[in-house]
Amino acid sequence: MADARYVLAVDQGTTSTRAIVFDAAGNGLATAQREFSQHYPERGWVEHDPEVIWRDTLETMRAALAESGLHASAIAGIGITNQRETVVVWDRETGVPVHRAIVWQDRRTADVCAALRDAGHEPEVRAKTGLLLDPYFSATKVAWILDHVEGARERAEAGALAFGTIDSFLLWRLTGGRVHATDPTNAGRTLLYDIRADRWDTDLCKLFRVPMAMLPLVHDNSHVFGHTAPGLFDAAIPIAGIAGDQQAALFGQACFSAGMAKATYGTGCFLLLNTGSEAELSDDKLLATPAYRLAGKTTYALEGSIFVAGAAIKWLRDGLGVIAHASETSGLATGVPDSHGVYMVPAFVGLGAPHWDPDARAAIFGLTLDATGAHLARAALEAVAYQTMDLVDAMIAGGADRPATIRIDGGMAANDWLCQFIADMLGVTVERPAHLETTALGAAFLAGLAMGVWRDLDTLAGLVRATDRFVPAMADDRRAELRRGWHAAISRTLTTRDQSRG
Ligand SMILES: Nc1ncnc2c1ncn2[C@@H]1O[C@H](COP(=O)(O)OP(=O)(O)O)[C@@H](O)[C@H]1O
Ligand SMILES: O=P(O)(O)OC[C@H](O)CO
Repeated sequence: MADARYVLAVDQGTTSTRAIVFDAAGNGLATAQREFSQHYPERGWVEHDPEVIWRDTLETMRAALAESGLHASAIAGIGITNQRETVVVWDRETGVPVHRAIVWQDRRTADVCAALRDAGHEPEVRAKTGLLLDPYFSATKVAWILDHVEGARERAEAGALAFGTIDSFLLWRLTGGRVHATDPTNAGRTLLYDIRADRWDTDLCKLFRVPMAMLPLVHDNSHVFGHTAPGLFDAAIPIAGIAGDQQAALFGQACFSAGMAKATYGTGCFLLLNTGSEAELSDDKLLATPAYRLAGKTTYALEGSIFVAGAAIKWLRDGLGVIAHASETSGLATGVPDSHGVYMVPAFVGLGAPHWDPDARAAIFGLTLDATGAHLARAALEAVAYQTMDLVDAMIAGGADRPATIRIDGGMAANDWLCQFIADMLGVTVERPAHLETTALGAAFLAGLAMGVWRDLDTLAGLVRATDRFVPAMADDRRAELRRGWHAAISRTLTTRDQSRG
């Protein structure tokens, strides 16, 4: 529709689902958000209910649209962005999932990954996918469902079951079961996708025992994937953009040139550095991953993945009851001069980059009888910065230049004290945009590009501006002292299996 100038983005994250209506200037006009339940059926397992995710997605999309006062026909396109790697397997006939979604944080397949590593498969897997053999990624979770749900493997081989990451499942539901597709940023996190050849890999599917008949088609990130089914909205809306949430944030931060980096602080923290048209695989334990594919041309990123950032704050709130709201951590952290020697290593679901230790578990070091909740809150925030520092160190050790600035976003980036502490520990200027919803904005950009709301990347870059800058200010000896304390705590948390991996 020629006068449709707005874009509706849905950001299906690990802890909440939100929908935002953006105008052509990139302003968020209306937002709706729902937090949803996490299921922890066993130690180290994390599951989501796909029906709740679908219900929340539809409700937040409808609520944001209603709040904006716009008719559905004014929406040029829908952009979907999502928690990545999380696995849904559903019946193609009924659309019903055969199991709860197994979440990216779930560690149940750690032994399978270790066995594949011991059998010498990691170099081949890494060369093709840019990833590592870790339970974080989708493939072993898909196989787990096929092996544990009665009859699933046979039905999958016969083509009766579909696998998708959350984007793919939502696309399926939004199109009324007509479209089974995804994009390279999500496909590239499964361990089944050759990121340079840009296709599902037959050998990897055999290795991980995932039938190819289950896999979605892979299209460019900015592409008309399909239209919403009759009855969902007052008009059929094209679904015109899809990207995994971390790549969407890179896009929403307009990190379009090689060397530009962003870090998103949500449940986890993910630092992505644009590496241009090359997928760079160095020996630094970071990941090579598609950043976006436009008109058939892929731009890649180097990624450092931290599994727990805001999740540690959520634990302080829900697990310990030390705080009632995440935002209280700011006042607590500034109310004490330091963490009083307390270090928290938030390995609640193992450790991601650069350690890749699925068996590590969280630990708190340095407690004395006069330690308080404020020290704990401060240690939880500090750990987020220390982990980011380790990622930047790994990038530099792998041959990358220290980025001049890092653009940050995500729920935790609202915390000014944390932003300054990150700048201090990284020795890098941290830039924060006025609106922290850059993940949703990135999905909106992708959809709007496909529908002609925006012409090109330069137009998008012109819409993105940093409003806050945090410049490193900490004395070198203080930074060195904190680094030492953190590295001592980390080395006491790692398990033997990780250390043997070198
Ligand atoms: N002011 C704050 N200080 C510290 N942490 C915060 C603050 N506000 C939100 N958070 C944390 O940020 C996370 C929410 O960020 P969000 O980007 O919505 O996450 P996700 O997309 O992963 O669900 C939660 O884990 C919450 O505890
Ligand atoms: O839910 P988030 O925003 O922490 O993102 C989760 C990541 O996509 C996992 O890889």
